[in-house]
Amino acid sequence: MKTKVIDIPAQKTIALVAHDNLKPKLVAWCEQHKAELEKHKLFATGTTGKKVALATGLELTPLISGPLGGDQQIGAKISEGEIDVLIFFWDPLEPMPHDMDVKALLRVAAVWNIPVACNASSADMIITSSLMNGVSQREIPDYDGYLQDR
Ligand SMILES: O=C(CO)COP(=O)(O)O
Repeated sequence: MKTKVIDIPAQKTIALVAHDNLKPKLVAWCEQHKAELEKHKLFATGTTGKKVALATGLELTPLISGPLGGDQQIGAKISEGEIDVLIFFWDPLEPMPHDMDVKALLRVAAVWNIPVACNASSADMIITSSLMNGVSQREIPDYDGYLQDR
């Protein structure tokens, strides 16, 4: 597939998502990295957003709750170029009613070359990366080129 490289502004857009058993971990991670997170634009799925905002006071835009379509909402935003980083503490030990939505979100994040953290140690790596602090670049599918080939 043809690709192109785009500039990502210094202020990134970060999506925060956690399954129920991992919400305390994500809240703790957000508290730990509040100063860094405050510099960026934050979105979150419904329940995750509520818990993170209450615990940390971070300003964020809440979306729909995951099982009701929130994962798909974030996936749509990724495909429209509106999300730069996905922090998604998904639960490897619990079956989810919306497992196909979870898979779809992770798939679309891979398609659009979005950095994804599925646990605190990978999220630490992303949030402390020098790429978070200035304009960075990302290679993404060249959608115009993609259509020309069809
Ligand atoms: O289910 C989720 C992700 O798959 C998260 O949704 P909530 O933040 O609403 O719990």
